[in-house]
Amino acid sequence: MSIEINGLEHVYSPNTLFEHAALKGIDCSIAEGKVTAIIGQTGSGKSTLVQHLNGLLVPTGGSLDICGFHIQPLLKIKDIKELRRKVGLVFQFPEYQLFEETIEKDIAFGPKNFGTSEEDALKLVRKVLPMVGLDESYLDRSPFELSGGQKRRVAIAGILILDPEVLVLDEPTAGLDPQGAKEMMTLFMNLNRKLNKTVLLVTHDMNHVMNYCDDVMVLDHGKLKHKSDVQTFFEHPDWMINIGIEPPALIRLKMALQAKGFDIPDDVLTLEALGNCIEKQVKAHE
Ligand SMILES: Nc1ncnc2c1ncn2[C@@H]1O[C@H](COP(=O)(O)OP(=O)(O)OP(=O)(O)O)[C@@H](O)[C@H]1O
Repeated sequence: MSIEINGLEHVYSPNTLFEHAALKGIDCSIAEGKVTAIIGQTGSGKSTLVQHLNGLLVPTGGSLDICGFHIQPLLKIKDIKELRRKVGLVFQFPEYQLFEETIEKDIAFGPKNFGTSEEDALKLVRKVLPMVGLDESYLDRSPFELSGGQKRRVAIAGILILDPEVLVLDEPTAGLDPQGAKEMMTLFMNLNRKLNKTVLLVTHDMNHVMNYCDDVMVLDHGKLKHKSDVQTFFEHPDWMINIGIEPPALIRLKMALQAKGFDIPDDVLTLEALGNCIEKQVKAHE
């Protein structure tokens, strides 16, 4: 089931001195089973938008439909716990939410909270650990003795154990080194490709958008500026530049070569294709 967003508005602190319209009428449909990037400059409304998806924020105007829930202003969400099970939201630095004394207990917390027996919850923990690239040797360890990247895996396991349909990731690679970020992105892609989870990824990293996402939504000052598949998006670098986002290195290289007179079609979006294109033109001049 796709996620339908209709005229979504969010005003913080309405009717006060601090009133601020963060979302100004977002309309879009987000495809099921795909990885959709949500990008935009800082303050454009990305986090505000995704917090509506699991009921953390309620719209002040418009509505959204997600996983069988219809969410609109002043309408109490009937089973918010179930919505939060179906839509797993991973915040920036999720490791700060770990609190139990062992990793096993931390990951088992969610299902136990939903009434699963201790025994079944611990079985689920063992099932979910390899999904985040950890093994059973971690179970008895304290979450606090792990590295930042490992802690983040434990926090993500605590969300995956509830088998969400939609996984919303708000800057999940913030603060990780390039290798850690790559591993984290590979983990999410596997969840999408192997388990068919719909993934929404808030990111500032255009290389991640290019390498791992299917679709992209661009927010600008609380409005949806563009929505397209990733290929179309990177064929139009002006869409990024016009709202102050720097295109990834490959696109900048392509633009620099185009400016030097090389004839490079817009749909050339890999290093290999770019190399072939240049090679052909250099050979033609020899
Ligand atoms: N709790 C709040 N109260 C008032 N204004 C807020 C609140 N949270 C966010 N805002 C404002 O709403 C706007 C959108 O914020 P939001 O956090 O959604 O942006 P963002 O695109 O996620 O930014 P970033 O990339 O920096 O995380 C910003 O102007 C922000 O200052």
